[in-house]
Amino acid sequence: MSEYVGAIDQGTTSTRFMVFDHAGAEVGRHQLEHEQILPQAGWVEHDAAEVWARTQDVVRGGLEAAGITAADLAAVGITNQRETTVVWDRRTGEPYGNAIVWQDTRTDGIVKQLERDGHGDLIRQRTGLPPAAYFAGGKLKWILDNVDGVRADAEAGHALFGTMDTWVIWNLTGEHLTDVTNASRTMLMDLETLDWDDELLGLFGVPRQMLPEIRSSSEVYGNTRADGPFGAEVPVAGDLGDQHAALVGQACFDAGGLKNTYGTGNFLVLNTGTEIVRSQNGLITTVAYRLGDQPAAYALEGSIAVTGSAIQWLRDQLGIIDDAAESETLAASVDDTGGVAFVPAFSGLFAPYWRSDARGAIVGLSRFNTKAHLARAALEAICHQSADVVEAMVADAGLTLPELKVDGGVTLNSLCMQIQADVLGVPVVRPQVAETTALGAAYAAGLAVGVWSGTDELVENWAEGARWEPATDAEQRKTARAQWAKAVERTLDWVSE
Ligand SMILES: Nc1ncnc2c1ncn2[C@@H]1O[C@H](COP(=O)(O)OP(=O)(O)O)[C@@H](O)[C@H]1O
Ligand SMILES: O=P(O)(O)OC[C@H](O)CO
Repeated sequence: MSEYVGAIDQGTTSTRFMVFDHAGAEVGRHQLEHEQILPQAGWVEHDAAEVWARTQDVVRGGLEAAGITAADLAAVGITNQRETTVVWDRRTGEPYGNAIVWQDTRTDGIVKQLERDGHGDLIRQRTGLPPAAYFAGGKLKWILDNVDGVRADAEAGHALFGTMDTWVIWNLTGEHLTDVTNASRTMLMDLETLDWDDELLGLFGVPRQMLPEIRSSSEVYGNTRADGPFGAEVPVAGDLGDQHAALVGQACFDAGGLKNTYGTGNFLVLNTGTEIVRSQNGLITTVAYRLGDQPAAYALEGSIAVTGSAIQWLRDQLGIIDDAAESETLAASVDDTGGVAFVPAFSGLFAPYWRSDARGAIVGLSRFNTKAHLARAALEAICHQSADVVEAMVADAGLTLPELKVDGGVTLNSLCMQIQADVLGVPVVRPQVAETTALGAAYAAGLAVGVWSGTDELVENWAEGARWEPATDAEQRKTARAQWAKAVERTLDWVSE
């Protein structure tokens, strides 16, 4: 059997296809961006047809870059930006409109109403999620209520719902399914039964027949169509949300395993084993992964909406840097932020605050300050937001943190990683393969078809690539954290309903 495994990573800003070998090393990749559609303040959309077109392009390009054909692949795994919601017509394959992206806040009113109607505790208890615009259920309700013809077509069995994994797998194989990790982000799945919950479906007014079947994260779901981008039948055998895939790619299989992924947003995921831990400190309870017929592993997650995208904002909206990497050289040109704090609460604040009324703020400005201070404050914001979540995890799970495993685009910024070690007071460690999201999807697929015999083999593949040691004392950390808390306070209660 071939020992190459492919992975499609359908992310917020881009889609990539990567090929890995048995050692978990990259053999080739191709990556393409898609348009961010911003029709009005707070709305973020993707054209699902464009995303599928880019997916096909990157598969073809990635196979070419790896110098292989689909016949050399033992399996393919799918991983995806989570919560982003699309509804399409099964008869034509056409979406009814743009996908509503996880960052979109238009459904704030829907979830607030559910809370006011007294359903908040039921949602929290059954799904592990606080009612928030972030999750897919409200987005699906919005589409059913606002897009012409969708509700009637859903009731007639024509309209299908999916997160982006479901959309990609349906286009690749014709199967309509999702996995437990993606389903756990909808506010429609019972965390304990791992099935759609009729009471929640009733609350959101969602016809059950439009929902995909919920499967494990690692099993053969079907074969790619020979007339699709692979040009042959390849088993699609892994499906998990990108943050869950990164946990697998980082080989965090034991309870207590934690990773922090730095991308558009930051997502810290702590494996809690087969135990469902309920947060008292603003974290989400979610499914970590479910490998075949093994029991599901659960996790506590701290989701942060804006981190790498604050760097994009410095580049695209303010124009103070030409590319993301320049944020490091500019920030390194000053010793500190010159008293400035930047809280990029562009979509409100996610974990651990869950304050949709917050908006971004730059505080502490004086005439002395320059763009370099602002760039440095943006990097500090990434690290302090991560520290907010780590502190919540320590409080919830009694976590002792020997070091922090990191991955994602922002970890290329060495200054940012040094600041992270300084803020937390523990070493920060990046693996040799920094593309842990795609790697985790490949692992899930490869486990299902026997490329890897079990998770022990994956743990052996993990190797340290870079390490940053803290260079601060406890007093400095305490002062910095207190200053950050003051800045966060300034962003609250800005937007009124
Ligand atoms: N050197 C860098 N310094 C700071 N941020 C960076 C750097 N390189 C990339 N980024 C940020 O990383 C993000 C992309 O990371 P990636 O892991 O590809 O994210 P995603 O999967 O969310 O698209 C972008 O938001 C970009 O601004
Ligand atoms: O595509 P990313 O890496 O920004 O990840 C998005 C998250 O899955 C949203 O929950």
